[in-house]
Amino acid sequence: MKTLDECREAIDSIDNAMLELLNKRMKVVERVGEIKQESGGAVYRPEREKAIIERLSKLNDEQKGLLNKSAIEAIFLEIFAVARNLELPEKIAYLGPEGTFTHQAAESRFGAMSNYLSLNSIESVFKELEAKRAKFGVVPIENSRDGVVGETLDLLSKSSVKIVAELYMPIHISFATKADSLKKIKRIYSKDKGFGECREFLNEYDLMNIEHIPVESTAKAAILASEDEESAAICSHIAAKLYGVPVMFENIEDVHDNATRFVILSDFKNGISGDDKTSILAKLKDANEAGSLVHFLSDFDAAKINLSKIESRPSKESGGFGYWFYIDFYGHIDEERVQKVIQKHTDEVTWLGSYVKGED
Ligand SMILES: O=C(O)C(=O)C[C@]1(C(=O)O)C=C[C@@H](O)C=C1
Repeated sequence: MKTLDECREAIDSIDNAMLELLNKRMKVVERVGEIKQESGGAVYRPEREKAIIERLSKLNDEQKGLLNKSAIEAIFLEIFAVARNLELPEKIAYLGPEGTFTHQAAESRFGAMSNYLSLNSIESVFKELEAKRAKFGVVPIENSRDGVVGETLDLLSKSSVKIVAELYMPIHISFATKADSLKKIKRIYSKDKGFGECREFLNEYDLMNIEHIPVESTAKAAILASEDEESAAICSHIAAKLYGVPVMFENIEDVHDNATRFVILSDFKNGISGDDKTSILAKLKDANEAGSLVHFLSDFDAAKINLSKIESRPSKESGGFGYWFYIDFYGHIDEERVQKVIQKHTDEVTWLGSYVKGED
């Protein structure tokens, strides 16, 4: 049996070997970066990253390794983030301020070392990308409890920016305050949805009848609570920590499987990974005729393309009740069976992006 000192010695020599291997890997990555610079290829290749993680998880299972798939993914996503920075440092705009759930989603994909730009609205994220001042944007698109983020869908319909990846993140909410007892709290700051997601907690602790102040984001709520000792914030524990507000209660959300789907936006098209999703916007020509949506969708059914989401949005084009349909389906836009359907409706469909399916 090894002593603690012997174990640490063994760990040190394994770490040395890993460092050498990581540097070796980065040398190859540098060359990949050069090749992409010459060819104009995209640095971020989510489908390649997915293939690497899948391959390593399988190998790990065969070798009965101690790591599970999530651990492999966490380690390698960080390695990919460092690799991408080495190939070409690219700016990532997200719906801020620092400490929002979107910020956490962005960091989970782009790592701790990337160059981030915090913006105050979803629209500013789109604008930054359109003006090519940032390469990637991260915005929320739907919450499991609250439904779609309409602003994101509406901006996608108008913008040239595309969805290049999606990720689902569990959302756990904290109650943070500088007050030392609940009785001293006179106001609570949060984003509108923050209050809605924690109703049972607010009822249980008799916090329904004090002032609730909705602000732009849960991170902003934490900033305000840090400056006001008679207040509390409903926010992420990361925001509470970042702005120095002690957490009084953790996990105060009504449903503990609360999750948000985020999308990563950019200006390129992914290759086919074999496990993709595509988002489109359908503006049906004969939208006011009975059965027009059924006819449109039956083409997907006939091609055995499964839909994962359909959401109607007001078209905002005419004064009346016109609708567009935001649709997600399984498959990549370049697959033949998908092309066959899309070709039939080219003047009705706007492609919003094809990307590796995230795990919800
Ligand atoms: O294979 C590539 O295209 C790379 O750029 C290398 C690499 C990697 O580190 O393995 C890095 C970034 C991409 O998102 C995918 C993979």
